[in-house]
Amino acid sequence: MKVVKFGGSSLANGPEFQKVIDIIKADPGRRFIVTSAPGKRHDGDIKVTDLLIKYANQTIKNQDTYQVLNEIIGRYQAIADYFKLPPHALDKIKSILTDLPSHDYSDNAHLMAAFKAHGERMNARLMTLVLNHLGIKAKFIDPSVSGIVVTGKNPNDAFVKEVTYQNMKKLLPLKKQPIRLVFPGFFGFTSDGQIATFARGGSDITGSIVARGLHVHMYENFTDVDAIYTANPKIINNPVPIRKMTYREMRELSYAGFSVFNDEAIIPAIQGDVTINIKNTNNPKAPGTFIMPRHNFNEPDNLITGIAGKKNFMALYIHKYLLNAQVGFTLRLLKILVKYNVSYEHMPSGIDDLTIIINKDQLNQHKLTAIKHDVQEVLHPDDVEWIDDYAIIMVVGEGMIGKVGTLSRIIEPLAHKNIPIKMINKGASQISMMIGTRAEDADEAIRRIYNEFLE
Ligand SMILES: Nc1ncnc2c1ncn2[C@@H]1O[C@H](COP(=O)(O)OP(=O)(O)O)[C@@H](O)[C@H]1O
Ligand SMILES: N[C@@H](CC(=O)OP(=O)(O)O)C(=O)O
Repeated sequence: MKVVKFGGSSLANGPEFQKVIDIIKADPGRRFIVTSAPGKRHDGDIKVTDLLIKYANQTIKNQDTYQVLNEIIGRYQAIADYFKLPPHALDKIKSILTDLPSHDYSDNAHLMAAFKAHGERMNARLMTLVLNHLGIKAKFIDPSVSGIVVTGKNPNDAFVKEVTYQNMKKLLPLKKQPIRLVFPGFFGFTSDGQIATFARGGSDITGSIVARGLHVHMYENFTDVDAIYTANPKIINNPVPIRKMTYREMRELSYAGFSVFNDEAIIPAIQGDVTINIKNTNNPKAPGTFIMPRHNFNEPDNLITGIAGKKNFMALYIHKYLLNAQVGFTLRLLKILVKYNVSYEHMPSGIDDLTIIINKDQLNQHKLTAIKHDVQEVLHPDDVEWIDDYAIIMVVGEGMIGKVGTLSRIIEPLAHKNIPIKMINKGASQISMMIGTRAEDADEAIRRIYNEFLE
């Protein structure tokens, strides 16, 4: 048996839905289906999730929502029309979407989460309707039924709670019935019954949760590329595909920019010993990429498995003589970050210098000024400044373990191209090296490193 998750690109319109249904039909083992919201039909199109965000914002501001609501309903209607569903088949989906503003929400963040979640929630309903219409027995399973419980502190960036896997046991008897179960991705319910979503791209996480919860060991994740490539295909032309990789390789690469699979989605898969197979909806016969535990892995194919880069970082640089000799310096710095609810990604330090690297999504002008001010007040540095131009490049490979000379092979091509390196972090993980560059240099740095190892 398999869990199959289809991304928004695979569910964007009727013809895409048809490919998905052919894939489901082709294998009776594809019993547990996880849907994203309809994604972009072409470059420049808008994902349903983004339309729902607009719908939520207009609701919050008491603006007219007529147009955006019609656009959202239109996306589902076009798919229903493609499959010639009966005239009133979409009535329930339409009324749920129309009624969203009339519910009570504890605050605007919860309203936003609830609106966003309905992209996948309605698409799973629609998928169930279409499957049944085509004679394939299917049942919609809402997270309120499967028991997906998530944290509620930030309802738009939730994490799954362990109790979910106890709750899901009640679905196990359904494994014996000849019926497909359709789960909406991307959200769950907090313990006080409110909707909370995972971070953007989080439908992948639901696929892993369902696989672990139902004790299914194969999770096929269908997207719009034949495989995970050794580098982002938008940066490298025709990159080499990755045939297999370990969980920890994938986690490091997805964290650093391989958006094809969500980095948090690896965790339930590890816990449930689930092999993930990334496949292409447009070419389902291609073997795709297998992501698996190390004990199933044998030898890596290459020294380097992949090169990823992410540009949205800022760094707080602090210089103070004898910084290394001060007891509690870092503790006091981290307390300042806690005060502003900011987490950090990396903290390379020297004897008099420390750089703390932070994901920009967490910062705004107020926090930038306030954090710098507090650092001056509390730590009395000789120098403190924000560096707003920071990319992180991650070179990852199980094959690097125990090999000498890899770092110089990474750095030399950058030196040849005059790309300054702001930071190197090697050693924290045996299977990766992290290079900090200016954001504008990141793509070129990836190309140079790719040419050195994989061309
Ligand atoms: N190393 C990589 N290999 C494959 N695809 C990648 C890689 N890095 C980034 N991508 C991008 O990820 C996209 C697929 O992810 P995503 O848009 O989340 O798909 P879906 O809508 O199917 O969930 C691809 O179209 C590709 O542009
Ligand atoms: N629909 C959500 C969640 C998601 O995972 O979507 P996709 O599978 O299209 O990346 C988003 O756009 O963020």
